[in-house]
Amino acid sequence: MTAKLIDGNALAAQIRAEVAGRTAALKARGVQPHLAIILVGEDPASQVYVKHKAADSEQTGLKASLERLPATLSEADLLARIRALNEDPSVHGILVQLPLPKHMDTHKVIETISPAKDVDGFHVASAGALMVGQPGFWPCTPYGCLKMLESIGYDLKGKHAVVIGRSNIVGKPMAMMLLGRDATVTVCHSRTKDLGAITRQADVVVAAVGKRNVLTADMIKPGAVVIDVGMNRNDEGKLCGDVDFAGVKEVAGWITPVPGGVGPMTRAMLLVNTIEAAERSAQ
Ligand SMILES: Nc1nc2c(c(=O)[nH]1)N[C@@H](CN(C=O)c1ccc(C(=O)N[C@@H](CCC(=O)O)C(=O)O)cc1)CN2
Repeated sequence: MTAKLIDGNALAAQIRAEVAGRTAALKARGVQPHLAIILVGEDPASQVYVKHKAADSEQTGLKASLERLPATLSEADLLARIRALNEDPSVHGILVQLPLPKHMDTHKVIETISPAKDVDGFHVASAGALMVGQPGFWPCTPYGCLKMLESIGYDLKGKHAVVIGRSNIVGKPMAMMLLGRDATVTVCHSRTKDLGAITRQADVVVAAVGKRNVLTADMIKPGAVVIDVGMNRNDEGKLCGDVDFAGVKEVAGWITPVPGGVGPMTRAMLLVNTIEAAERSAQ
């Protein structure tokens, strides 16, 4: 068996087109949706990501303002800048690119963003809203994974979904979203014993560990859906996920590639959250 590919680039393009339509409708009502992006420091990968986020925004008609702040900026100054953006009615979404320089408390920075503008969905208010099924913003990566499952018409009701990884921005919210779709969810992590015994029972596996080859062909039930959130480099420096793609695709029913899978969907869902924030503010 060779798994079918869930193409993140193609799905993200569809989503961007939908966002462009919603943006045009809002602009016709005199509202210019605006995403404020803050980058602190000069992390090379972060510089590329924020550039892509700004370009995606502009491609869909959203305004993006990208502020590049020095790595030496004090935490107090960053918090003051975020508070000013919270108060600015022309700004609908605020995104602080992670990771932050070591002298800053990431939790404190995220908690300073107004929940109404938290388009990354990282604020505790956003996490709480997801937990209790109230309106809020969902973190872009797990939200993108859910959209990928929807795109293949996959009905999660009663299915066993296994999430590998328990981070606050991917693993935990992913588990909540799957639970919200009536899946039976198991969360595995670094202390889980006999991971393969659990993943072999799964109809859906989401791998979000940040380590290559966490999931191999012998750990998969034939026909399972495999979503790879990982972004690692192999020995040749090539981008790869957490899943042994070559082996797993021979057993799985569906699989997401890296690159071209969850990454583009993360970016697309940021646009969705931003247009949603602007629409809510215009109500
Ligand atoms: N404030 C945030 N910071 C970070 C987030 C986030 O969601 N919000 N996530 C990651 C980085 N990230 C977005 O910021 C991100 C990384 C990669 C991609 C992506 O499209 N990857 C491509 C490959 C890119 C390449 O060739 O290097 C792919 O997988 O196809 C999107 C978003 C950490 N920080």
